[in-house]
Amino acid sequence: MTNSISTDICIIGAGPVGLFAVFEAGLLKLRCHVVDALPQVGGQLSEIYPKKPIYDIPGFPEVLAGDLVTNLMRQIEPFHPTFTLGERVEGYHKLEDGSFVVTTIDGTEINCKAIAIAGGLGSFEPRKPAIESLTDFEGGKGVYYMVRDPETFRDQRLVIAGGGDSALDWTIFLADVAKEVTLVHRGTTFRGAADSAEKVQHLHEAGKVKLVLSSNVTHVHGNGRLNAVTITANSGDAEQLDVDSFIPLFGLTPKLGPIGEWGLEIENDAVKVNTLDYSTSEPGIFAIGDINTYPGKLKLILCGFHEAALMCQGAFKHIFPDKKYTLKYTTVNGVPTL
Ligand SMILES: Cc1cc2nc3c(=O)[nH]c(=O)nc-3n(C[C@H](O)[C@H](O)[C@H](O)COP(=O)(O)OP(=O)(O)OC[C@H]3O[C@@H](n4cnc5c(N)ncnc54)[C@H](O)[C@@H]3O)c2cc1C
Repeated sequence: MTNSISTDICIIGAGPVGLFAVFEAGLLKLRCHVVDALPQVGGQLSEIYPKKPIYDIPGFPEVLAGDLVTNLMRQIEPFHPTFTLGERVEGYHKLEDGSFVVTTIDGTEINCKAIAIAGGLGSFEPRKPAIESLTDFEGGKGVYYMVRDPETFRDQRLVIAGGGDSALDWTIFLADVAKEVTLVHRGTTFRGAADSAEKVQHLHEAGKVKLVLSSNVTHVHGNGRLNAVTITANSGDAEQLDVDSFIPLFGLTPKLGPIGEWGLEIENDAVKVNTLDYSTSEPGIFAIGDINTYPGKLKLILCGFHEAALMCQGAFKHIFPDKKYTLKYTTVNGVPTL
């Protein structure tokens, strides 16, 4: 039997931006149904870095990614959103009255008046370095492409590879958890935030982190489980290092997935939007968060929150073209419930 749901806005993606969109929609008395391909809410924050602190959410000098997701879920409670988790959205069709039916891979149908795509990176595909036999050590045998739980690495000897934010952030964090951390980077300067690069340099000078620049991890060794890696300098000198885990952090390949086939205007693997209301080339379909693109786009949670607020105004006008909208603040009585 087909599972059928009716709502005002169908939000595709339960990442931070999709979740906050529920709040903004709720203030306008719009109901939301949220669909995510993953079995849990939180998007990248739950899937890739639940235990990483985030420092650039206004009002939170520091918040763990997992805690931010928990707070977002609390914040949207008054609006009683409904969820379909563990099902990927595949397609949609438009009905004669202008509403949409969104369909998932398992046949769930969501009838809605507007669609908000908050699909982030789409599916998570880590970029794997070209090292022979690397994949033999996946699945808990010593090679990890993301840090889900830092406790996995407690008291271990680690080699982290990469030059971006992830590699720097995790080097800093794991310096206090692991027995030994070596950061290997092929260049001499880092792509990640200058502040983080400076912190890593200080940790290196304090003897808490080993920094190996102008080098790559070229071989992995072990018998069923990883026990060593070879680090080769750009000069050709090579050194074998005993390790418990190797964490190559070279980012994620964005894959739009089925939404890429919807006929929306796409640029650089992202959905093009109008920054007035984050509408796409199809009236009634909006795109917010990491999945959209426009001049000056920044893939940051706080920018996605802003986009969610404006998107909901656009969705409201699309659903009620004749209703006048007036801006309402949250009040001392809290938020109006649905
Ligand atoms: C290691 C790391 C550290 C970061 N640190 C920070 C930081 O400190 N500060 C900051 O602001 N940003 C940071 N970011 C970036 C931040 O995580 C993203 O900007 C944010 O997650 C974007 O939120 P989103 O809701 O748009 O997308 P996502 O978090 O990617 O969530 C999108 C969701 O949509 C789902 N989805 C996609 N396609 C479909 C489909 N067809 N059907 C159903 N579901 C679908 C996915 O499964 C996913 O759960 C970091 C990113 C990484 C990788």
